[in-house]
Amino acid sequence: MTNELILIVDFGGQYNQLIARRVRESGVYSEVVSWRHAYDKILEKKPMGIIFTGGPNSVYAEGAPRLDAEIFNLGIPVLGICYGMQLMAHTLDGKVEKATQQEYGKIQLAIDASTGLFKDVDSGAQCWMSHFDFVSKVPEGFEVTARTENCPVAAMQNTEKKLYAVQFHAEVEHTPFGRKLISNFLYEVCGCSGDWNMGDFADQMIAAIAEKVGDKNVLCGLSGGVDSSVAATLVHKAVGNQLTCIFVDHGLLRKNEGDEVEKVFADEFHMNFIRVDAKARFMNRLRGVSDPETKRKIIGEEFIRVFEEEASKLSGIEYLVQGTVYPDVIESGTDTAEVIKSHHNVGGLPEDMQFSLIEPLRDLFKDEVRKVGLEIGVPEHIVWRQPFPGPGLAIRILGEITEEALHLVSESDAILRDEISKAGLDRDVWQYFTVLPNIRSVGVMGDERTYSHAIGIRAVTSIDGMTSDWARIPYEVLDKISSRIVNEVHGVNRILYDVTSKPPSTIEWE
Ligand SMILES: Nc1ncnc2c1ncn2[C@@H]1O[C@H](COP(=O)(O)OP(=O)(O)OP(=O)(O)O)[C@@H](O)[C@H]1O
Ligand SMILES: O=c1[nH]c(=O)c2[nH+]cn([C@@H]3O[C@H](COP(=O)(O)O)[C@@H](O)[C@H]3O)c2[nH]1
Ligand SMILES: NC(=O)CC[C@H](N)C(=O)O
Ligand SMILES: [Mg+2]
Repeated sequence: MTNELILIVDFGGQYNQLIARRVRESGVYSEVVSWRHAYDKILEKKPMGIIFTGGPNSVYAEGAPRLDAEIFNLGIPVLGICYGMQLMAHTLDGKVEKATQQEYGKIQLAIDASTGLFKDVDSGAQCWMSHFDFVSKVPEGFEVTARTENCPVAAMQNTEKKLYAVQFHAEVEHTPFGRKLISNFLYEVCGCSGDWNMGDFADQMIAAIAEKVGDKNVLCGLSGGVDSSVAATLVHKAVGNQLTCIFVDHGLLRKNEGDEVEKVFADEFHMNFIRVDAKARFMNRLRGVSDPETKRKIIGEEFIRVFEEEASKLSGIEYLVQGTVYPDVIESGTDTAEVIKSHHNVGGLPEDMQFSLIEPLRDLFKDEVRKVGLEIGVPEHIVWRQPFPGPGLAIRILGEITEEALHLVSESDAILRDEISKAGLDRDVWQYFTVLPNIRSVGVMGDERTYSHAIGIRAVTSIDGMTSDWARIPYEVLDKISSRIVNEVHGVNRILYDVTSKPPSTIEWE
């Protein structure tokens, strides 16, 4: 590799691949390396610059990931982000403490510098934060370059040693000037010239899949969602009829979804397609289960058991294709990142699974998958479908999954989708659905007392699913949705609207 290189040192943060992606988008090649091997890798590869990621630990706690202070004396520019900034401060004899006022989500910044990282950035910009510790004293030789109301050191720098750090997440979509900041680091601080481009991802991937599969047969878990439709199309282009798609109707799909997906794939895709009715077996395994992680693990395993049964009816199946994307991987936990939730297709897979996996989209984010989909001719109405999680309504029913709960959540969700579509908001709101929060409250209907269920509405804006904000659906539309749900779905007497961003919440409720 002769390209300029930026090494990203991974401390287990949620957004590590996002940093890698931002650097690549800016035209510089980047690789992610675990903090455990960072020092040797830096000496070996001599990168143009180093970026430290965020991470779940407190840097002052025993056993927290640390690096040799020598790293700061190599003359290679470093950008520390969140945990990365705290590590820089701690290692160089500054001070990091637990904050009394924590910051999650959208925060107003006051920027004191107009050069370096902040060149051409508006001094009152907004940023996205997610931290409970803060730098209370900067190391010697450093100056503070930005602050917020509750965070005295939101950014710091030592220009002489080319050490820069930010407490906020410059890599996420919700920090609007983040791309600029990262590009400033690459071009103004590290002196990169930008000698890399993404190339033709789809062509390279199709060739790699064809070579890997050879003359074997392949199964694809197809949900009708964006990711698996794009993955299936890539694999179909590579190996044609050696591919069979399995659509599992686990009884946890949205209203009418099973029939709709079957119709689209019969009419618009020319691939081997099998729909499996598996409701009884999923409901059996989920009876009496209310813990979210247990639900996810059961569903992950049951998906694989269904795929195995179908594989045994076909011959020579060695590979399973899944539309796994990077958020599924990182949230399921890695050797350094926390388990946020076990996505059924990653953390929920059973240990004794027989298939080898093919996951062409594993390093990508949803918006990148959409770009690839459009490029290879996946129909637009599939590419722009809102995401729907593999475990389906199971993780939108808090507590036990019963027929009544399924009815309440799928009927209310159908009304919500209908009204969002009528209001022409389906492209503006990234994901929207209802949840059954397992609470009942008192109401009055037709002069009679009711003691019925509450339904929550969750609607978010996002680009890549890694961060999100709650969608500002107009009051009139919310009003219509609310009154239709209580009038049309028997057993519901109250509607709630979820107004939290991610972080601190996640998009789904379980
Ligand atoms: N009902 C299903 N039948 C078969 N496979 C499924 C089903 N639901 C999910 N999967 C598999 O799990 C993977 C992850 O699901 P996920 O919901 O993240 O992706 P998707 O459904 O393809 O796209 P989207 O995120 O847009 O809904 C899918 O890509 C697919 O391989
Ligand atoms: O296929 C999936 N299997 C899962 O287990 C799963 N859990 C969450 N999601 C979807 O991922 C995106 C981010 O969701 P969260 O903020 O809730 O983690 C959102 O789009 C979620 O709908 C899942 N998709
Ligand atoms: N996002 C992060 O990197 C968090 C760093 C550290 N765990 C904190 O909360 O302050
Ligand atoms: Mg899906």
